[in-house]
Amino acid sequence: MADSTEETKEWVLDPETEYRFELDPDTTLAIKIIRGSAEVFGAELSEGVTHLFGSECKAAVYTWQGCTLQIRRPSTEYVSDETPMAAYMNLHLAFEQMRVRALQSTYDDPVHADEVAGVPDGPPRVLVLGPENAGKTTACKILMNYAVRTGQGWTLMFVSVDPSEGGWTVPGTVSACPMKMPIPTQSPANPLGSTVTSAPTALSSGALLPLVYWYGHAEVRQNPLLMDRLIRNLGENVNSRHLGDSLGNCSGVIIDTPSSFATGIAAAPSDKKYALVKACVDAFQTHSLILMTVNVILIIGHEKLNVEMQRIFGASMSVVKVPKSGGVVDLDHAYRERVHGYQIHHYMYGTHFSPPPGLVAAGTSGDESVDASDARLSPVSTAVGFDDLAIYRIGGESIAPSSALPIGATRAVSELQPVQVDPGARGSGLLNAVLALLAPLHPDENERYDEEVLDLAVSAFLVVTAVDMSNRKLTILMPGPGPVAGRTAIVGSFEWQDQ
Ligand SMILES: Nc1ncnc2c1ncn2[C@@H]1O[C@H](COP(=O)(O)OP(=O)(O)OP(=O)(O)O)[C@@H](O)[C@H]1O
Repeated sequence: MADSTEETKEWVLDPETEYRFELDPDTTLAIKIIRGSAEVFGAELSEGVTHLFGSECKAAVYTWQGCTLQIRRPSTEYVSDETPMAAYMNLHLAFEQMRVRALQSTYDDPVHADEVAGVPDGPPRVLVLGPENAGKTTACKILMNYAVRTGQGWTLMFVSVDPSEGGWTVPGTVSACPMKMPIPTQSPANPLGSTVTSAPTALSSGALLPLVYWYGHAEVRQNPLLMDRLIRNLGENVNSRHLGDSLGNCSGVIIDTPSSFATGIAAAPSDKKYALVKACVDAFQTHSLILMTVNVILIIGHEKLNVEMQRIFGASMSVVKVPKSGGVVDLDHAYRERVHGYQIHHYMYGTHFSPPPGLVAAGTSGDESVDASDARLSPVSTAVGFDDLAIYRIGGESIAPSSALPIGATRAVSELQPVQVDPGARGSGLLNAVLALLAPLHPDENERYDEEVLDLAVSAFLVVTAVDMSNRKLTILMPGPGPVAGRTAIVGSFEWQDQ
């Protein structure tokens, strides 16, 4: 039910309903809860605070008990009482039982059999699978947010192996981040929250510290072997962190995947079709009592995939299907490209939304509290010599996977081979390219190996804004000042122009 004045509109939401909205480019939506309580994908909205949403955000404000929302400048909007939130709440309660039980067994507290009936062993390590636009990332966020809102002090590991998603930094990455606080949703530019990588230290005390690897492409099919290797690297890091952190280990892991994991790797032999699902299952382990892998596969709205996963993994873990929400928006290619641009812009410049007319900007308001997460950053443009930075491209120019080559044909360069790029060569492809600046190579030269760059985490992302052939210099834009000379970077297929 809506009640509108010229600038604002009020929606009275019944219990267990959600207000869904979609924003057009360059519009900002302001939402204030004036009665009751509500949440966006599991993250609670504070009462009396005006929350801003921008960058073509598409989301829903859900209420368990009913609420009244005041909205300014709505775009596409409607209310629905058909949501899968009850199913998510049930899942959350089952995962909470697993966490508590895992923590009890860490302290050798005997567990009664009736408390554990029907719930898998060990902390929840949940792999979320589904087709394109199923609501996988949203489901991960909801489950993550409910867990950290319990007040039990859980620190969940959120793993994103969806390279088109952007995670905490830029698209083309796979990453993992321990989460203690709910993930807000305001803009697709920072779908999983903002990190310290792009923020000045003063702003970043409570910020997230993800471990990031650079895959370099939006599509998994562009280099499945590299994806497999990065998943294993992430898994090793997460597992070793959990070895020394029993609360983190008991809190569990949630893994968001791209839709291609569910459809299987095209052109792969049938026994390798779900190789990347298997890689995730094996990579994220726990050492609570015995070594255990992923123990729950959550399928969003895909009957056939559910049956296939039951057949392959059903004997060793729980395979659970939940319905797809009717609110999930089908995102087209053009929208996804624009979001990639927003994400890189956000990484460099932070986020700022202009409030809708009638609402004063954050920090300047007299009596109104506006939560816009208004963090403006100032990236640094600097020039580096062609020889100062060693730039590699993984698998060389041609990135067609071996499985896609004609029978009998072999690749000149393997998919995992780092090939050095000469910035002075014509068609180097570096202008406007996004580069991942890697952590330093092993200090002991004897410990180095050919493919070491594949196993190094990312320190920062750079964009090449100019190539000066005559002076043999690259102009690069980076989030903050820092030494680049003598470092190693990897280029993928992402380009970005500062506008
Ligand atoms: N209940 C809802 N109401 C409105 N919008 C929603 C709802 N649930 C999800 N969305 C939006 O739908 C879009 C797609 O959802 P999401 O990113 O979770 O899907 P996905 O399966 O992870 O997508 P992908 O295929 O890219 O991996 C997102 O913009 C998300 O914010």
